[in-house]
Amino acid sequence: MSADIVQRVVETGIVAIVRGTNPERAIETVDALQRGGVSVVEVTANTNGVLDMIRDISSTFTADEVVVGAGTVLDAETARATMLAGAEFIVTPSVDTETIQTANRYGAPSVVGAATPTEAVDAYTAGADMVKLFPAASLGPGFVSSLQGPLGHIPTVPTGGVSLDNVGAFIDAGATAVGVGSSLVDGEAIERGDYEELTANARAFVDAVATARND
Ligand SMILES: O=C(O)C(=O)C[C@@H](O)[C@H](O)COP(=O)(O)O
Repeated sequence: MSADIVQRVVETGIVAIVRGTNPERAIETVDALQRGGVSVVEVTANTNGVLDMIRDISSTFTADEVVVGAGTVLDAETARATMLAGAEFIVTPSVDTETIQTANRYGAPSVVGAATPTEAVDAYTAGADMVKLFPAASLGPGFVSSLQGPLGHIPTVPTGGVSLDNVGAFIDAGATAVGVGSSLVDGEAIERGDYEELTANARAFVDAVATARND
């Protein structure tokens, strides 16, 4: 159910973004992230073999173990195809009303990309469950905290350039969760087969979010 998935994103506080990973390494990659406490994963639609990867992940892990979604979804067709493959939530880099409506029609929450207050309100008005502030590192934690005044009712997921150095600042600024790609799902570690490093990275992000939330 859509509310359960949103709840899971809120609890986990981190959405791991798998982009460009070799499909043959997808299961080990997701397993390593999950062992480190990051159990919400998005595979971007511009990754080779994305539909098979989403299918594999959703059939390998139970819903309690891993929630899998699709990222970089630009249109309703891609949203539908990824949902049919098993995507339980949809992440976009921009506001496309038809994509949001398609996700809603089939019961998948959407995390919709916005870089201005107007886009954030447009996304939320169109039915987005959360707003992905993108690109987060360019906007900065100050942008996230400025939104809290007028738009504090909109849950935000800053994404793009989030690292161990700034994740705490984004949570402190009021972010509900963060999306993390290259700083967490390290392509070189995956190529080396160093899944221990992925697990350690995931743990470090989980700890950083917990510390910031407890401050
Ligand atoms: O396009 C999407 O749906 C995304 O999640 C964007 C996402 O890939 C983001 O750019 C990741 O950035 P980092 O590698 O974390 O800097």
